[in-house]
Amino acid sequence: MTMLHAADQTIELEPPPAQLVRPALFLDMDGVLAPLAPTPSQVGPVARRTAVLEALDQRLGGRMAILSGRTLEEIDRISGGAARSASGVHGLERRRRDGETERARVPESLRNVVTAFEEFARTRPGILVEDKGASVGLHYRQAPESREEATALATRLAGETGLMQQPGHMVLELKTPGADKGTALTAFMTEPPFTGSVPIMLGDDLTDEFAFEAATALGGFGVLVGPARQTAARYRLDDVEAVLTWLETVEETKA
Ligand SMILES: O=P(O)(O)OC[C@H]1O[C@H](O[C@H]2O[C@H](CO)[C@@H](O)[C@H](O)[C@H]2O)[C@H](O)[C@@H](O)[C@@H]1O
Repeated sequence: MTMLHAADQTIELEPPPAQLVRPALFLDMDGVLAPLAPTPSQVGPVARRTAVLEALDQRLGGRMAILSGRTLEEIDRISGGAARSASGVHGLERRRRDGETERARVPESLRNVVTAFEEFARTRPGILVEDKGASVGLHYRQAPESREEATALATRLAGETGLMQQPGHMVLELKTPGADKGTALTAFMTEPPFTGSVPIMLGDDLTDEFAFEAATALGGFGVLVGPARQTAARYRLDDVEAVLTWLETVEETKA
């Protein structure tokens, strides 16, 4: 059991139960289904992960979606195409189970930010720019000494453009405003086969807090993956290994 001491309260986060009533599973990718790697492209498909996702999708009658900061193309690449329902770029892209896909309209200022990030990266070895169409990430995992400068640049550009800042694990992102993982989860829950189910969101990052809140508001709950911290999640799992083991148990457990 983890005990997190906040200012005037003690938060205890147990592992989630595996016996669930009509669950709908919403799953984050990096840090939850896949361990963090030095660069985004170093994360690839893994047979165990694809197998459990395919089995769960069938077991839950399609009530499973991946909600990621990555693009839909990246979600498909890493999951081996196991998630028919998916949302990419922090809620800005959403694909329903029947394949119909919605994408946010992207402000032109985002192209200027891509150019400014690329200019910044040109003289700083290790800095990576990830252009995701509706959002752009400035990764400093390979150049942590550039973190302050990168933060100053992202903050200035956010102010100038009205784009939203989405901080993550050693990445700064500027994204199109108007959607997040919470709005994506809520939209899925209004459609078959999700309607009438209990949403459960597994996530590790700040972007996942929106979906923890949305799942809770709809009668479900969030599961924080990783070290305990202040969170809207109700339960916690240690790491990707614990997540895969829990998902396999849920898949094998007859409701
Ligand atoms: O919402 P997620 O599925 O967790 O995606 C969040 C971001 O994940 C990726 O970046 C992170 O993972 C990389 C690979 O492990 C790591 O190198 C990087 O430092 C992390 O920030 C992805 O590249 C981003 O687009 C996602 O927003």
